[in-house]
Amino acid sequence: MVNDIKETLFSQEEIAQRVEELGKQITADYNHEEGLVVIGVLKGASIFLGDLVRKIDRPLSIDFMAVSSYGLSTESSGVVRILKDLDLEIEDKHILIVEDIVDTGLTLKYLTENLKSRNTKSIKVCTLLDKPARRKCDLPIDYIGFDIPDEFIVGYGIDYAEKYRNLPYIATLKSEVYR
Ligand SMILES: O=P(O)(O)OC[C@H]1O[C@H](OP(=O)(O)OP(=O)(O)O)[C@H](O)[C@@H]1O
Ligand code: HPA
Ligand SMILES: [Mg+2]
Repeated sequence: MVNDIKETLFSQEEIAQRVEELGKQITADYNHEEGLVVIGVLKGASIFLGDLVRKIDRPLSIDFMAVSSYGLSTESSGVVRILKDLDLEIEDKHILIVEDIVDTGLTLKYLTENLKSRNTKSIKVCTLLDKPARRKCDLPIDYIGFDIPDEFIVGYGIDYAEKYRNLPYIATLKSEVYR
């Protein structure tokens, strides 16, 4: 697996430190709020969410949605499909969507619009990685871990063709691996 890696962008330690900072910021911002539901976007966000919620010192519930637009490719299909919907009722709840990466933004745009129609109290977004160079639609992101350059990345939950999610750091892939 490590032979496929071009360069480490963020080490395990750098990720842990940034996740702790994000958790503190979120804890402060949801100071008097009840009914916070943290929604992870499967599968990529699962590892980030697991670390992040343990740094948020507020009562909260966790739920997951699975949507997929990349499949086995490095290019978004542009069509977002719901593969698994929420288990919880989220009417009148404060929602924090947790993403591993915002690239074209198509996944997040679809998700926020879908969740808004369920009469939530508020919706905010936290992503570990933001790749603004590739954005195809305009959307506000409330919490961003790191900005990244326009390269295909893997690790810490993020895959290429379902591989590399278990790398503990975030890295770019050698182009011969996916071209
Ligand atoms: O901003 P976008 O261009 O829409 O890309 C971002 C989305 O793509 C990836 O998910 P993917 O569809 O690969 O599913 P996965 O999390 O199961 O890998 C990633 O986890 C984000 O959810
Ligand atoms: O850079 C990426 N890597 C893996 N999956 C992704 N989904 C959107 N962008 C990426
Ligand atoms: Mg993927």
